[in-house]
Amino acid sequence: MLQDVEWLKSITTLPILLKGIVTAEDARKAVEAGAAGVIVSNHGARQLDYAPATISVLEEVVKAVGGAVPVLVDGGIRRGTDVFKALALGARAVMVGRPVFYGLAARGEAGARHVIEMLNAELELAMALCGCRSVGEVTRAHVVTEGDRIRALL
Ligand SMILES: Cc1cc2nc3c(=O)[nH]c(=O)nc-3n(C[C@H](O)[C@H](O)[C@H](O)COP(=O)(O)O)c2cc1C
Repeated sequence: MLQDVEWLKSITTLPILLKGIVTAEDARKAVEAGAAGVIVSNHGARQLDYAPATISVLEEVVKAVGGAVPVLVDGGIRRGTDVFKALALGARAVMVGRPVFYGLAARGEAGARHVIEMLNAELELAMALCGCRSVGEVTRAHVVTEGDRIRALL
């Protein structure tokens, strides 16, 4: 990993974020290798059966990174409450794959935009219902977990 990141950094000034991180060990290696951020992802769970759901490993990665670089997450983000949960567990941001493609297929550019607007509106509603005035006010105290399941938003 170290050599790959070094090589990438030698050919671009763009920030290098490592995608596909689902363990604390890989998260620490990514930071040591000089990644500008890590993306918790199982690539949409399209490759490997039984790959962990990204929401269930997000907190472990966030803890391992310890604030050194931003942690992003994707996979299964389908509604605003999914975004809220990810933020509460320490993600700086979420990324979205298939929902935008579905919007694109249904109504072109307007459809893709509509999907993002829906996610934003749903996130704002979830934040309001949890008493959060800004994304910065969404904290770990707003989710209850049970094992690797999110049990409630508070
Ligand atoms: C058709 C398709 C092709 C993809 N190809 C790649 C790929 O080549 N490399 C990669 O890292 N992720 C790939 N992904 C995964 C996405 O980058 C992203 O991680 C995933 O779609 C996020 O999950 P979501 O679709 O549930 O939002 C692909 C996803 C889809 C649906």
